[in-house]
Amino acid sequence: MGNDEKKVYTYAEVSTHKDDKDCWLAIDGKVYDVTKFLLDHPGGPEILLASTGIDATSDFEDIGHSSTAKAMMDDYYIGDIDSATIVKNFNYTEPKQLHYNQDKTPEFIIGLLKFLVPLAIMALAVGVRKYSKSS
Ligand code: HEM
Repeated sequence: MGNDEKKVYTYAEVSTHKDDKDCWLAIDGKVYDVTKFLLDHPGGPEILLASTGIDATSDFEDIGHSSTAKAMMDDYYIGDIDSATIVKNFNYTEPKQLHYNQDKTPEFIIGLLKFLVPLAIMALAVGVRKYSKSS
């Protein structure tokens, strides 16, 4: 891609390019079209796809990519992100999924027991008192 084609994209637009036929990454305020690089990526295509739709800066840096890797990025650089629109990946989706799967039943049973156990103990105490008085 020629230098004159560099653009400024909104973060929202970058995050819509997220499949194996159209894959953009947002790293350090820059936009990379890695569609043609997916199968050549030493870390595999899936991990690149998993870093789309979010700000991939920390994903990229956590791996500790070599200077060779960083130099390769120039080949895929297509523009910059409008910095006002960047959303850091604080809303990572994994924890949300845990909530979805959470079964509400144990909580309900514990709540019921908290109410019933003292009642049972009281009933027992009253019963024992009555029994010991009458005997
Ligand atoms: C334009 C962006 C990227 C380029 C050019 C790139 C390039 C490379 C290269 C050349 C390597 C080989 C090791 C090295 O030289 O450091 C590598 C490995 C790897 N990359 Fe990327 N990468 C990019 C983005 C990403 C992203 C966003 C992730 C997300 C986590 C990622 C995850 C990995 C992983 C897991 C490895 C394998 C490390 C290993 O098995 O030793 N890469 N990448």
